[in-house]
This record gives sequence, structure tokens and C-alpha cells, in this order.
Amino acid sequence: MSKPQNINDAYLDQSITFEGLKLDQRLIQALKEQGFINPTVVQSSSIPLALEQKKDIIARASTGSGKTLAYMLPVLQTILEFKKINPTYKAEKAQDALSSSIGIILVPTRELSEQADKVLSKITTHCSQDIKAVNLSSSKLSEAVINSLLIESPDVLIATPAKLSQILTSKFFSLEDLKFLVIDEVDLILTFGYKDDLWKISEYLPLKKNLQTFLMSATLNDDIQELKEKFCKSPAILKLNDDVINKDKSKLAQYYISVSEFDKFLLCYVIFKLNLIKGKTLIFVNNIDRGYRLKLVLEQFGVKSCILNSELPANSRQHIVDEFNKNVYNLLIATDDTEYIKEEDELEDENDIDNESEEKQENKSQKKKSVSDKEYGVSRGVDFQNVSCVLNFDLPTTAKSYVHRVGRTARSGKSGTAISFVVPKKEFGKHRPSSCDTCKKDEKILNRIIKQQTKLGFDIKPYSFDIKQMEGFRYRMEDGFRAVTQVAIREARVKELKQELLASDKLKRHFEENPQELQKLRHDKELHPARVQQHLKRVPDYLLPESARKNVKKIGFVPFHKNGSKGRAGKKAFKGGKKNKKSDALKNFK
Ligand SMILES: Nc1ncnc2c1ncn2[C@@H]1O[C@H](COP(=O)(O)OP(=O)(O)OP(=O)(O)O)[C@@H](O)[C@H]1O
Repeated sequence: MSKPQNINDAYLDQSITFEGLKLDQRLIQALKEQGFINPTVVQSSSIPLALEQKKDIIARASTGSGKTLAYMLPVLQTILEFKKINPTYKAEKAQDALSSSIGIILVPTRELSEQADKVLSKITTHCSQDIKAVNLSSSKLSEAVINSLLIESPDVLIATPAKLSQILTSKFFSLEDLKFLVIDEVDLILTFGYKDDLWKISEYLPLKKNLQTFLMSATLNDDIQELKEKFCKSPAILKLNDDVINKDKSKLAQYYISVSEFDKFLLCYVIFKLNLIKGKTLIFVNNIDRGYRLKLVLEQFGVKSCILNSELPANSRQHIVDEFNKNVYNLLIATDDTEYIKEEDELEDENDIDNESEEKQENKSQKKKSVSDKEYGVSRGVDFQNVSCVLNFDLPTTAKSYVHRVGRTARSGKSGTAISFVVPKKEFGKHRPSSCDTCKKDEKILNRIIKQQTKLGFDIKPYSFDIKQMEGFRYRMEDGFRAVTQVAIREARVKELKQELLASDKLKRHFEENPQELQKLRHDKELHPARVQQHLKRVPDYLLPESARKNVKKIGFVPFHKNGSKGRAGKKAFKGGKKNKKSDALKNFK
């Protein structure tokens, strides 16, 4: 992954530096090399509580506010201090029949395990002899290599709950030496059905007096009450009031656009063909087929994108995220089909239970069809770098997942834009090929999102625009959309999977031979199972906005108009919400 982003001042606690947190000089040196001088608010709040008062911690802080180091630094510091006073510990461990670790970090997805592993290896640059870590969910190491590393009792284990409970039942690994247990994205851990694994893990935990626990997430609610009772002893609860973090509320500009099912594709085509969004865009869709359909439709018009979903091999997925973070791609279509625990009010609202159960059946059957990796997830926690816009092509199914999706942009205090397509109830189901079952409840979910964002002090505004402005493109879109048949989508899925599996094998061999290097394997190759009509790739002049006709080169950045203001005489402009100077990625469209 590219160099971590420095968090903007809004997130930093300027009253203290990492030196002031009494951390080992080797850790401070590594932090300095990352450009980290001051801790973030969640770090300066949790590290002293963990190190000086030995408290268990339950922390909720905004996405992108530095929670990873908030738990990682106390774990590493504790291990370094423990080894200083027990110099013979390693030699004694080597004699033990059972392997064990001093710190364990549980995360819900492989993506997050890779990310935590990367952060850990950067921070232990100057003490890697004293701290060994193993990522049980690593996509770069084979099972055999991981097992051989486990035998040496690594100091830190990074894993999903399923992987950890698997090695505990194998009886060759114990938690007797465990001093620190971290559960990151704790509410998602419960959603991912890890509760049984967690309960099994809790049976192996040493006495509470020797163990400290951290429960972290950007969204916490009463679901974690059970976890708190099971894993914590009088924990310090940090619900960082978002006023400190969000004092630059304008950093994240949020908009929604009411649009019919087909016009979602039309609007996407116009936005990305005319480059109306500056910088990288992360598009979320609600199922795998939708991702391929959108990719193939955009391909018809020469707009390239790469795909991320739970069917792809884990190391390919990690490679795609790394390449996206290195700006190799500008457009990433990610499938977020995680079913989250619905909040209480959402369950009350579910008045059409029958449809709900029908839908659940449909989802379940769909899930059965695709062999997906249960440990996939990109809407949570993944530290995407420099994403200027998150586009909810399909609205998420809960307000909570909305928070995590839009949290992929405006990270570390940077500006970002979130745009969500909302299908009005009256438009739902009118155009089957472009329809998505979850969109039936879009208006209800949008109301919850608006309520929740208002409570957090954020605004989410309608981006109303003159749909007639896009009429000129409609015919072309209908042509291009028709070429992408269900058969073409199926073929694309198979083809992409084959390509990625092949690439993944190459990657695996390559990682083993050159572990430090990531090979340049393109993931946004055009899949072309649909008939591609070459003429669609060019936008004829008569369709271009006037301002772009004179000098097509300028097309790369065609601004939208501010709310209510008109473009040239007679040209109705796209009227955005209150223009947000800092982060309005959608520019005026003359
Ligand atoms: N003290 C710091 N100073 C500067 N940058 C920091 C600091 N701590 C973390 N960062 C950077 O901020 C970014 C976000 O950090 P991190 O991923 O830990 O946030 P998070 O709160 O875990 O987000 P999420 O809720 O999405 O998991 C990372 O790129 C990280 O390198």
C-alpha cells in the first residue's frame, strides 16, 4: 500500500507528541519516519489509559481517525517492555510444546488483516528482531508457511475469529501467555457471524487479570453489550464526541440524487465519460452481477474500471486495493453485499415482513450460487487512500453501512464527496434489467441516513439537476446497455475469475520469490464478452457541453453549476446542493 496519509490537523491532538506518550524510542523513530509527530485524538485518549492504567478500552471514533495505531501502539509497547524484563522468554518458549502469542488482533476481513499487518511491519521497522508477527489470513503466505511461523510462537497474531478458533481447536496453540486482545470493527465482527467463534475463543482466554482487551469501531451500539461482558473488565469507554473530529464538517460533502433505475447507468456514463468527478472514485454496488453489468456498460463507452468482490482470490483483491491506492486506477467498482445487523428502528420499520423473508430467500439463494469469501469486506476499515468520491450506485441496506462506505473518503481530515443514487418507490421495478431488489426500500433507508447524519451534525443534500440535459446521451446509453446481456455478464464473471485466478497464482509465486515487490498486474483489463460498438467510445461534439466543444482537451474537468445558477442562456445547469468549495467533486455542467 502507498505511503500512509497524514491525518489533517483536525484529527490531531496538538497538545501532546508521541514522545510525550512514553513510547519506546524505536517505535517513535518509526512513527517519525511515517511523518507522525502528534497522536490523533483517539490515540492520545486510549494509549495512556492502556499503558499507565492498564485499562480495557472500548473506543468509538470516526472513520479515518487513526484507530489502528490507537490499539497497535499499546500492544507493541507492552511486548517490548515485557521482553525487556523477561530476556529469557523466547528461549523458554522454544522449549514449550504449545505455541502462543502475547498480543492478538482480531479483524473481520482479510483486507483488514493485510492492512493491520502492513501498519505493524512499518511501526516495528527498528525493533523487528524483538517483535515477530504473523497474519493468519495472509494472502501471500501458504498454509504451510503460516503453520511453520506459528510454531515459533509469534509475539503478535493477526487473524479473523474463524482462523483463530480453528488453530485453537487444533490444540497446538494456546492463549496462556496472552496479554492483549484487540477486536477491531467489533460490531461488524458480530455481523459476519463470528459470534460463535468469539465465544469459543473466550473459553481459551487466560484469567482476566493478566489480559487487557480493546474493542474498536467507528459505529458502536448495544449489540456489543454481550461482548463487553464477555471480554472486558470495567472498561474505559471512549465515545469521542465527534465535535472535535468533525470540526471541519465541510470536509465530507454528501449528496443524494433521486434517479430511476436505468438513469443510474445513464448518469454514471455522463459523469465518468465527461470526467465530471476529479480524482479517484470508489463505486459501491449491492451484488456481484451489478458490478459486472456496470463495468461492461461503461466499457461500451471506453470508460475503464476495475472490480472488487468476494469471488476474487484474496491476494488479487489486496493487489487491486494496493494498485488503487497507488492511483494505477481511477475507478473501482466494489461489491458490498454484506448483510449488516439492522438497527432496532430498522427492524420496526420492516412492515412488509413477507417481502423481507422473500428477499432474504433470494439473497440466500444468490449467496449459495456464488462461492464467495466470507472474509471479504471493503466498505469497512480499509484505508483507501485519496478517494475523492464515494458513489453509492446502489444505496446500502442500513444507515450504519452508509457511515462506513462514505468513511472511505474524506479520511485523515482530507476533503471528499459522497454521492448516493436513490430510486424513488414509484420508479422501482420499472426496468427489470437495470433493477436491484434492495432499491425497493431506498427512500426509507435514505430517511434513516438523513436522520442519522443530522444527528451527527452532517448535512446530506439533494443534487437536483435537469435530467433533460442528459437526454442527448440516452439513445447511446440504451444502445450500449442493450449490448450487455445477462449471458455477457455471466461470461465476464467467469472470464474475470479465470484471469484473476491465473494472476493470483502468478502473484503467489512472485510474492514467494520477491516478497517485497508487487508485480504490475493490471486488473482493469476490458472484459469484452459484450459486443463492443466502437462508435460508442467517442462522444460526438454535438453532445458535449458548449464550454467543452471549443477545446475538447478541457473536457477533463467540466464543472456543474451551483444551486439555482443558470449556465449559458437557455442552458439549464445541474443544480448542486450548497456548493462546497473545498470538496465539490461534481463540477458545474454548462
Ligand atoms: N498520528 C497520526 N498522524 C498522522 N496520520 C495518522 C496518524 N495516525 C494514523 N494516521 C493515518 O490516518 C489514516 C487513517 O488511519 P486508520 O486507518 O487507523 O483510521 P481508522 O480510524 O482505523 O479508520 P476506519 O474507521 O476506516 O478503520 C491512515 O492512513 C494512517 O496512516
